[in-house]
Amino acid sequence: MAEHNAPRLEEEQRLRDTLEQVSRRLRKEMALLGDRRDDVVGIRQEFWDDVRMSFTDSTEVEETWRSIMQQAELLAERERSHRVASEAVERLTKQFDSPYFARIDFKERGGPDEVIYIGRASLVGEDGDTFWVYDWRAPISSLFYDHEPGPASYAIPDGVMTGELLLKRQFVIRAGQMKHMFDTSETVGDEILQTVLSEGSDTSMKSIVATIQKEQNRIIRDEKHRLLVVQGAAGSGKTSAALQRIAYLLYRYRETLKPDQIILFSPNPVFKGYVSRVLPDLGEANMRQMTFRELIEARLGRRFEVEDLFAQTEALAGAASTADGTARERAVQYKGSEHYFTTVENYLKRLEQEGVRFRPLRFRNMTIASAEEMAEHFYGIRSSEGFGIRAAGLRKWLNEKLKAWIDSQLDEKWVEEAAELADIEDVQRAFVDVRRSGGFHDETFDDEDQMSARIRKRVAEDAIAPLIKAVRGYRFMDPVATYQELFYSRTLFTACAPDGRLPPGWDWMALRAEETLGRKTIDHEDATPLMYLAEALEGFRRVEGDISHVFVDEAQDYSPFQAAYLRRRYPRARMTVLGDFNQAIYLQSQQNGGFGGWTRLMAPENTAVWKLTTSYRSTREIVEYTKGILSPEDAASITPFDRSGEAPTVTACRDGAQIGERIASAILELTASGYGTIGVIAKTSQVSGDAYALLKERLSDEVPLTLVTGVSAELPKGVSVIPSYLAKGIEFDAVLVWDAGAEPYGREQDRKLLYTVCTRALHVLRVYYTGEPSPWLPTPTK
Ligand SMILES: Nc1ncnc2c1ncn2[C@@H]1O[C@H](COP(=O)(O)OP(=O)(O)OP(=O)(O)O)[C@@H](O)[C@H]1O
Repeated sequence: MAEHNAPRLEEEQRLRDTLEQVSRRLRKEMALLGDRRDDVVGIRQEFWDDVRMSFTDSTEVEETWRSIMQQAELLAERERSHRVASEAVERLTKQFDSPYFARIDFKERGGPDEVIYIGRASLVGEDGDTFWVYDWRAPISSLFYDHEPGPASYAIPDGVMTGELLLKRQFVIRAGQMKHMFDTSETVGDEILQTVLSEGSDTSMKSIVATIQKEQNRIIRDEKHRLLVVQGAAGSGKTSAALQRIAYLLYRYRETLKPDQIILFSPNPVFKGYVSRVLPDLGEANMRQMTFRELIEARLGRRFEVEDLFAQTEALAGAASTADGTARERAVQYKGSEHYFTTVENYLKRLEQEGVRFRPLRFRNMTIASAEEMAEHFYGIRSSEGFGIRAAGLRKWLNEKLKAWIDSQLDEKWVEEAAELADIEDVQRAFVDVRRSGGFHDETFDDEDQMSARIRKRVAEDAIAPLIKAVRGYRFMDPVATYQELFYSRTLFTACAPDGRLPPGWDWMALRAEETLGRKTIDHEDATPLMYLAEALEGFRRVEGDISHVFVDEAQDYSPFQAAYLRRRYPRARMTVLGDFNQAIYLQSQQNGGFGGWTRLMAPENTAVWKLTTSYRSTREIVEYTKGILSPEDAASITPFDRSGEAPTVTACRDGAQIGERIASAILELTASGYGTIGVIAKTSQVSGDAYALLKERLSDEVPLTLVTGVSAELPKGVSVIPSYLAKGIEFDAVLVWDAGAEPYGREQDRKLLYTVCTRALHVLRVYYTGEPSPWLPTPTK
């Protein structure tokens, strides 16, 4: 029978008993680890001593091979168990620090009372039977996250277990010492969360196992839906929930799911580094992490200079208010819109009938296959077969054509000339070939002719090797010209547009496309549509079917093309998509504002759309203040978690130099008060660079000051000077906004950017500006 409200002394005794179990296991595992290490070292040292080596005949060689294999297997096996033992030691060491963080007493209907302790990992007693601690991901642990004391239930693989939750208790245990203990019924349920949230932030993200909230737990454990779309306010724990979900899935499906079958799409390299500690801290190996940019580079980067999102953002900021800048902004917005996505989809449908552009296969001045012939062959294959089969069919045809063409060229002058220059290796190889096929005997008379024929064939093949390679890589298709066609012909465009209309600025876009593509560069806004079209024409053959889960963070920044592309690329994956439409900072995604691009990816019955509205990151004062940046409708559902701190301040400055002065003294003050991470956030990388230089002049070398650029993958400790778009998804104890004047943040599209910047702050937010303040900045209430 469980004792309710058991006194602290009893819990302390329980803790000591648990730690004793941990230490016993630890001792055992350490000994094992030592043995295994000796084993491994021993086998490595003696590897060759135990291998019987003999190469006198083929049986001996086989014997030798077998013996090497045996040794290698033995070594691999011992290395594996060494790894397992060292993981166990690592886990147990962490358990010694803090074996559990919660206890629940549950009375199953018609069953006995159960007392369950919950921790980051499970702990089974030496008898192999007693569960001292349950893993937080075990089905029963769900009760802790989902229920208050009273009637409660939890899901088990084949149904639901119901009963009554009698007690819910939380602990803070550090270094094996019980620091705090609370019962939820004592109405201090939030106290632990309060404590956790009041702590300083770090340069890498923390796991939230001990304080996962109910609505987050639902996201973490969902196994029903193939597509999970989460709209969550800034700081509501989207990224945290995503990483906990990965850990959960790896535990739940540990027999079948491997970490490299999970991909997380991150907004930028800084973020990548920021989240990379969470899973290892939870005892799991990391998932794969990618940025969408890497996919674009892999597909288009070899032949084109492709602008990236950050360069685009900088270019737009640099050209703001010029005629060209405004036209480009319109183009960027348009190309991320639903209208454009539908237009391209419709264009693809038309391309099933006609219009795909091909690159003629030419050698010197000779045409081996003309674009017309290719089109004829391609469109000769039934359209119901789809682009993939048709493209593959054309490729096969071209391969045969190339072979036939080589044969037709053997007596041509260019081949003869090339054959005369053939190198010695070719000659030797031809000799061996002829010899093998029975040549160079007394009865054969045409050996020389045969040799020369072979040499000629080889040089001809060598000469067209680049063509063969191009055909293998589907380079006979010309997606760029096919794409450009949309901007050559008004009638084509309007025929594909959903409303039959040209978008405003189409002429500018047409000129721009011609100009950029002509010099082999691709604007960022064209990159994904172009890649999508290119892949579609080849029938999306670059799929990665072994990926089981795709996570997309900051999903509001993805255009419909990007969403559709990911779906096609990972056809078997379940998707978890997390974002905040209030942080849609890029022009490309401001048109579609919500999650339309994502929700249409799968059937409604397989899709769940959830909201997270409580903001955990920032103090109540900061949340209330930053809500004022948004429109009242957008801000309506955001609620702060009740944690109090310093009120945000807004300071007018004469010029950049004065901002530097003020921020420098704020840095000194905040560092002295113990804030470990301070973010000085400027709008662009250029301004960040200037800000960094100014601060560097003012601050002594003792102050750790780093300029964060797009290439750096680590967030440093101390003070980071960082451009707005690289601060996405990360957080700082204190945020000092470098110039939130009307100049940099005056326009509608700057509103969400400013919101994103200000919501990076946990405890302190100070805003500085020159000139007029940004119209989006609320006046702080003192
Ligand atoms: N249940 C929780 N317990 C403790 N801390 C939490 C919890 N949920 C969120 N947090 C904390 O709140 C902060 C914000 O979380 P996270 O970065 O996951 O939010 P987000 O929704 O991805 O934010 P944004 O969209 O602004 O980047 C982090 O410091 C995280 O540790």
